[in-house]
Amino acid sequence: MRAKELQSLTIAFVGGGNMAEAILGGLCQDTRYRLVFSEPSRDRRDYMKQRYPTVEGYSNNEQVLQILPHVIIFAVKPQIMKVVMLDLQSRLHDQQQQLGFIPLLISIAAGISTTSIRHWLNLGDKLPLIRLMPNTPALIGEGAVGCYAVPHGVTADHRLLTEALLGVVCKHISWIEKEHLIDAVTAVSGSGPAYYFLIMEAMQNAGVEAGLSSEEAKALTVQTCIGAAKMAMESEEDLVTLRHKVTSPKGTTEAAVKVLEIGNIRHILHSAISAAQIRSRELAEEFGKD
Ligand SMILES: NC(=O)C1=CN([C@@H]2O[C@H](COP(=O)(O)OP(=O)(O)OC[C@H]3O[C@@H](n4cnc5c(N)ncnc54)[C@H](OP(=O)(O)O)[C@@H]3O)[C@@H](O)[C@H]2O)C=CC1
Ligand SMILES: O=C(O)[C@@H]1CCC=N1
Repeated sequence: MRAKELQSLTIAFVGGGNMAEAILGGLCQDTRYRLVFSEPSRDRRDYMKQRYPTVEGYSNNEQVLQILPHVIIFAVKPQIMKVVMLDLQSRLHDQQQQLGFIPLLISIAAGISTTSIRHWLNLGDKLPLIRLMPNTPALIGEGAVGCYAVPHGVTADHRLLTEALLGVVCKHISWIEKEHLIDAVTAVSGSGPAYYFLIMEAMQNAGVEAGLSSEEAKALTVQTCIGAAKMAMESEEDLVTLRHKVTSPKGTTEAAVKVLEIGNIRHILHSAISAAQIRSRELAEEFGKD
């Protein structure tokens, strides 16, 4: 997609919560886009407008659709996706009839399938619909995202536009060919930042118990996490080799890793990721029904 074509695009967010903020906050570094969002909570709208002054906030979803955005990103909880879709259906239908096009629709709701969304919107077989699973590091341009494009409705230009937008906020973009694998993306990278925050919190606390100040323990923990992640990213060696290079025979790391292995950290992480994947499927069952 050429820079000129991106120049005057309007990107709308339905819902202005945490994940919308992560993407909006990242995207507003790029001045080519007009960014708008709808959000029922006045406090939240005020916060967003104060924090990101170039972004326009509206109190209801209809107002945002009246602007005729080129892209609509649905960033509401899975629990209310159905009601939001049904509310907007007739306006999108009118727009399709009068203007001959539907904006590119992007859902980031965990669990909710494109089949459910297509069913609720009832706008024909060729709906330009993409399902994304991003993560909150998008706010600082360090996101990872999995994408699934509905066959037939999504053109090569839609994909390029999506990549151009995501390229501003994400360092890694995966196109997933089988939609059910978005549940796996959700479990690994969508929820993943929380796992690392938890591990870092525990390491910081352990550092404090070992005698470090809270600030020292946090700084050492976080920089170690960044350093290890960068090595994992940039090194030609695999993760096992990198671990072995820290682990001197009969040394301190060996003692620590032994405790982690006895505590079955691999099994714990496997179970955690399975639980997230199962919950993603349950959300589809609970909130994706007709
Ligand atoms: N947080 C994350 O890390 C990720 C989240 N997601 C997905 O993103 C979506 C949003 O999650 P998240 O940002 O965490 O949730 P939030 O609750 O922070 O954001 C949702 C926002 O939508 C608002 N809202 C409620 N009803 C409506 C409505 N009818 N129209 C428009 N906006 C409405 C909510 O307002 P109020 O609070 O007043 O109800 C809230 O501010 C979810 O579907 C989630 O699965 C995907 C990837 C990662
Ligand atoms: O916890 C959740 O359900 C959302 C989806 C991935 C991250 N947060």
